[in-house]
Parts: sequence; structure tokens; C-alpha cells
Amino acid sequence: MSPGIPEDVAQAIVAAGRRLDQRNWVPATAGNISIRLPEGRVAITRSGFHKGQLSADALMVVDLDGRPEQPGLRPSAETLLHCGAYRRFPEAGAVLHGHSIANTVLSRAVGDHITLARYELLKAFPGLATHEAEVVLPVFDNDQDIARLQAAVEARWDSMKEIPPGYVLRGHGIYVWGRDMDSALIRMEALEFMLECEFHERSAR
Ligand SMILES: CSC[C@@H](O)[C@@H](O)C(=O)COP(=O)(O)O
Ligand SMILES: [Zn+2]
Repeated sequence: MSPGIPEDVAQAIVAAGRRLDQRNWVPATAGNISIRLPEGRVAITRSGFHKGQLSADALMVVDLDGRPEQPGLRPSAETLLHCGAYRRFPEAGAVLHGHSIANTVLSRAVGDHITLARYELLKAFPGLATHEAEVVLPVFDNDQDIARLQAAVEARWDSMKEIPPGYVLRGHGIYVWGRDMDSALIRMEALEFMLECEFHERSAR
């Protein structure tokens, strides 16, 4: 057991990793997963582990600025993106990141957003009651400087009236959050389903 991570939290992260892997959304060592703990702490995957084969040893705790609680352990390279979502959205309890083929290919072909409209699954999103709604999913240029990337994400959030619980990094992957792990997984599945539809629709043109 990782120090300071309750067993149910560790199990939820391990199970989420398996579920993402079953969908082929975390190839190689891609993806990262976290759950907010009380008192400004976050349980997150350590860097470089296969997310379909996690154990409690592959998890660790950081604070909301991404500082490790256990010195010597390296948290996910993208920890600051998780922390940014937790800081901005107090209701966020879990964050997921994956690299699907659909989000990777589509994000290389679009500008700074993907509009999802006329999908029944839009109703999986907070406050949306009909397929007639639409979600504008921000797309950011990928950046290996994660602090700079998080600053770009925050600047975009500042400019948006409605912030959807997710965004895409071009040629890289998707970030999604929810009030708990189940909610984050449902949103990720809904988003990935719609992105896959867009992917097929555009390929058929
Ligand atoms: C396999 S390369 C993918 C990484 O660069 C990164 O994008 C990623 O998703 C996983 O990084 P990690 O540090 O394991 O959380
Ligand atoms: Zn990634």
C-alpha cells in the first residue's frame, strides 16, 4: 500500500487504469490518473507505469502545486495539469488522461476546438438535457513544458463562458474530470464516443 493513500482510493485508480487499457486508450505507458484526497492532497499515478497494470506501489501523493509528499518518487510528468483542474474546479474529485486514436488523429486535423453537437450522449455532461445542446471542447497545441501548457489552459478557461469538463492536447490526448472516478470515467467514455463518431464521419467525407 502506498503511504497515505486510502485503500479504496488506490483500488479506484487501479480499476480505472484497467478500464482505460481495455479500451486501448492508454497504449505503452500513456495516460495518468488521479483522485483528490482531503486537505489539499492528490493521489496520482507515478510516471512511466503501464496504466493497465497498476498496483498501489505505482501511486503516490502530491499537493495541489504538484509537490511530492514522498521524496524520491516521481509523479506523472503531467501532474500540473491534474492540479490545475483541482485548483480551478473545487467540485472535481478525479482526473483522467488518455491517448486514444480518435482524440490523437482528430486533434491533429482541427484548430483550437472541436464542436460536439447533435449527439444524444451530450446529455452525459453537466447541465445538458438535450442532444440539441453543444459542447465546445478546447484543443491546445501540445507542449513538453507542462507549466506553460497549464498556463495556456488557464488562459483559455478565463476566456470561456461555459467550461466543459475536459480538453484535448493536439496529437497527444484528452483530459477529463468529474466529481468522482465513476463520473470522470462516464464523461471520458461519452467524450471518446463522440470523438470517435467525429473521426469516422470526417474519414468518410
Ligand atoms: C508514453 S509517452 C506519454 C507521456 O509522455 C505522457 O504523455 C503520458 O501520458 C504519461 O506520462 P506519465 O509520466 O507516465 O504520467
Ligand atoms: Zn499523455
